[in-house]
Formats: sequence, C-alpha cells, structure tokens
Amino acid sequence: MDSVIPLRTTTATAAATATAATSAAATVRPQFSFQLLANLRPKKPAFPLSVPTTIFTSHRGRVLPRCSPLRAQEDGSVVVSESSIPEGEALKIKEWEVERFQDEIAASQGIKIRRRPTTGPPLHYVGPFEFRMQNEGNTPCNILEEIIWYKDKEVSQMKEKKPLILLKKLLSGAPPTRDFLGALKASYSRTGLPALIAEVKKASPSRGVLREDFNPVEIAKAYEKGGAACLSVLTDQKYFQGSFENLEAIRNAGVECPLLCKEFVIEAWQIYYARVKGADAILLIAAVLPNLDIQYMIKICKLLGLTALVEVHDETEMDRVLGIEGVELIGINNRDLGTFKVDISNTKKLLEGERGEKIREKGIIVVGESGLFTPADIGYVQEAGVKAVLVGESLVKQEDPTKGISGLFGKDISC
Ligand SMILES: O=P(O)(O)OC[C@@H](O)[C@@H](O)c1c[nH]c2ccccc12
Repeated sequence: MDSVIPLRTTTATAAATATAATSAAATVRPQFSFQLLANLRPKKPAFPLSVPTTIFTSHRGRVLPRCSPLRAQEDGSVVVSESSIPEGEALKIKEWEVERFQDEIAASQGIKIRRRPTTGPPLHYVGPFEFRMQNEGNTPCNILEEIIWYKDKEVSQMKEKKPLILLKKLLSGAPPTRDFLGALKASYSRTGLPALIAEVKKASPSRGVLREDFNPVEIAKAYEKGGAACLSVLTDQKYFQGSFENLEAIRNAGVECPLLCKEFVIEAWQIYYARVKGADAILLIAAVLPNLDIQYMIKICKLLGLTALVEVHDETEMDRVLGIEGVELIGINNRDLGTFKVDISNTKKLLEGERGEKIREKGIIVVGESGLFTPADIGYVQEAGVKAVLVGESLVKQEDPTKGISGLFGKDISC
C-alpha cells in the first residue's frame, strides 16, 4: 500500500518518517501536512518550494545512487519505490527535508539567504561526459549566500577536527574576556565622540586587497595607540584573507582593546571557537540568522562572557532584532552585503522615528558600520544617534593607521 510522506517535517518526526520511507512504497507530495507549518509559509517564497527530484542524484556534494528510486506520476507526484532506498539514503533525504523546513522558517522572517544549496548539482550525461547544470537551487543568489554556503562546509570540517567537547575543555582554563560594550561606553563618555571599533582587514570581496604589507599585530597596535576603543578582526580566510591566527596573535601581543571576531556565524560551535581564540565579542548577522538562532546565540555569548554585536541592514531586520530579548548592541551596516552598495544615510534611515525611540528606551547602543571616511561622515552618523562606529578601509589603507584615526575624527582621540 502507498503512504504519503510529508515533505515538510519537524526534526522530531524526521526519523519516524525516514523509517516509513524505507519500509513502504510512498507517494511524495510537495505540500505541508501540518497546520502549524502552513502558518509559517511565506506568501512569496524566495525560492521554489517544490522538491526537485534531482536532489536524489546528488546532495551536498555527496552523490546519491544514480538509479533514482523515484518515479514521476501523471498528477505530478512522485512514487518512491520500496526496495531501492537503503536506510542511509532515506536519512539523507530526511536531512534534506529538515533543511528545507529551516529555510522556510527563515524565509517567513524575510531572510533571503539559504543555508545550503537546495538542490545538489544535477548531473547530465552525454556519452562519456558528465555535465553539471546550474539552476536556482544550486547557484547562490548573491555573494553573501555564496559565503554562507562555503562557510557551512568549512565549519563542518573544522568541527570534526575540534569538536565542541574539546573546545569546552580548553575554555575551562581560559582567561576572562574583556568588556567590549563597557569599553565602547567608556570611550564615548571620555571623548563625546562615537567610540571607534577599528577593523583589521586585509581584503574584501568588494574592494579587493586593501593593504599588501599587511601585519595584523602592527596594525592593531597602531589602532590602539590612536585611541580605538575596540578592534574588529576579520577571521574569514577565503573572502577576506583573514584568519583565527591573526585574532590569536593580536590577543597574545599584549593589545588591551577588546576584540570583535568578524565571522559569518551560522552555528553555535563557531562562538565557542572564537572565544577559545581570544575573542571578546562576536558578530551575528540578521540577514543570515533566524530570530530563534539569534536569541539562542546571544544566550551562549552571555554564558561565555562575550558581547554579541547584532548586525542589521534594513528596516525588516531592525524590527526583527528589536523584538529579540537580550540584544544590547546593534550594528547598522551601510553596506548591502548582497550587492556591496554603500550608503551612509542607511544609518539615519533606520534610527528615525519609532525605531530610534524604541532603541533609546531599551538602552541599546548602536554602531554605524561601513563607508565612513571623513570627520563629516562621523558627525553625520553621530547626529543620527550612533554611539560607536566600525571602520575598516579608510584606516587600514593609511600608511600610519594611528594618524589615520585623528584624520578620521578631525582630532586626536587618544588618551
Ligand atoms: O571597510 P569599511 O567600509 O569601513 O567597513 C568596515 C566594516 O563595517 C565591514 O567590514 C563589515 C561590516 N559588516 C560586515 C560583515 C562581514 C564582513 C565585513 C563587514
């Protein structure tokens, strides 16, 4: 007898349904079968909700059996034949379904970035040649999505080398973290100007290499001397030429400023890893993380003594983040990480009216991020309501980054 496998399932039901897939021939219909989930479904999904049968050919780089166990029916449904799905493959299918469910929750919150490709690269054969065809499901919609897909694979490999249990052991003897938020507040009261988070960044996908003779420790020391309240250190290797070694080296070189680990966090494991490598704060990007993930990650940060800088770029993200408990520090990125467009009036736009009111009521500190080059830019975002700024390019490019800081603020801000 045929049975229907719900394609959108919760984690709890995944294992049970996987067993169903192996034990019975089943008709797969790409629909919700739970009321609760139907409410979460976005009105206009950013990607097709139907399940492409090609997933069974390849999934997350792993090639599944080529003789597909699926047969298309006239009504558009797909029959899964009983004998041809080994249990391991059925579990992979379930895993895929759970991932799609998570993508749908994210999409319902306006998040366009998918955590992984929704279809594996479909294979086509012409004689002895194998072609990979691009489609919407296996092609990143923008650079941010490309980074996240790469990060997902990178983190899985890193986790295998350093499992959480090992990181927790390493943390038991780690020195305490420094107060990132406290340093920003103290600097603002001391200077009356937005506190500076100066960024140690060698390159970026939008600007290429910013500095050839890049010595992270020297740059960090120069920033500290110039009056930076905190530092931000890029740790992404592939797209920003950063590293965790840089973070560790700066921390071990006697720099006292609290350090922000500038990463693309998608899993809690990365927060533990950043802490082990000497971070005092970590970036959480709202364009990538659903609300529950942000809330849960903020709790982990508090547990580890880290400050969470939650980054937003538009009104939807700001409204989401303002509804999350425990947020103390919000960064407004003037750069759209999908298109690279920079517009510093974005900071002003997101702090106007009721949003600004709510931020003040909650005592949240706002950081103006990206595209700040002159004292006029600093004045503009301060006027808009920020108490801190995050600056990379305009400082890292200077021959002497210490002088770069006085140039940026129009005066010496060191103590
Ligand atoms: O170099 P700029 O334009 O001064 O920008 C610094 C910082 O805001 C930018 O590097 C940044 C902001 N959010 C990010 C998220 C990931 C990587 C980088 C970023």
